Amino acid sequence: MDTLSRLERTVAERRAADPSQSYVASLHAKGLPQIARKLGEEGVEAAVATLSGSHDELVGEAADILFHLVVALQARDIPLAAVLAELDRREGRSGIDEKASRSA
Ligand SMILES: N=c1c2ncn([C@@H]3O[C@H](COP(=O)(O)OP(=O)(O)OP(=O)(O)O)[C@@H](O)[C@H]3O)c2ncn1[C@@H]1O[C@H](COP(=O)(O)O)[C@@H](O)[C@H]1O
Repeated sequence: MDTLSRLERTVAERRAADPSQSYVASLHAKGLPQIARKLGEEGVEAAVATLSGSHDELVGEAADILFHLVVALQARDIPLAAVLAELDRREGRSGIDEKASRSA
């Protein structure tokens, strides 16, 4: 099993844990707005690290955003496999063509 799939499974298991013992459970207890807010914050932090962070800072921020994205997808009952299938669907297509097909 790959890293993201293991993370998805762990996050699903921790969802029902005691919020005082689990960051995943504490996010779910706060609800979708907080999950979305954290995802947005991590996105901004990753963007800042892309511009001016060290290699290690960007690696850390990238891990944070992937983790919070997995939490957000699960909160919306979307399996990671659905996102990977969408990426598979786009594979081999030009990004410019892909953008045109989505805006048509
Ligand atoms: N990958 C992660 C992971 N990445 C980041 N974080 C947490 O994300 C939080 C957000 O970081 P911030 O810098 O925004 O910190 P903060 O200001 O304390 O957070 P907020 O109060 O604003 O929510 C920190 O508490 C980090 O510990 C993570 N927490 C959990 N995981 C994974 O989820 C699993 C289950 O974790 P628990 O639910 O805590 O058991 C773990 O074993 C890990 O595999």
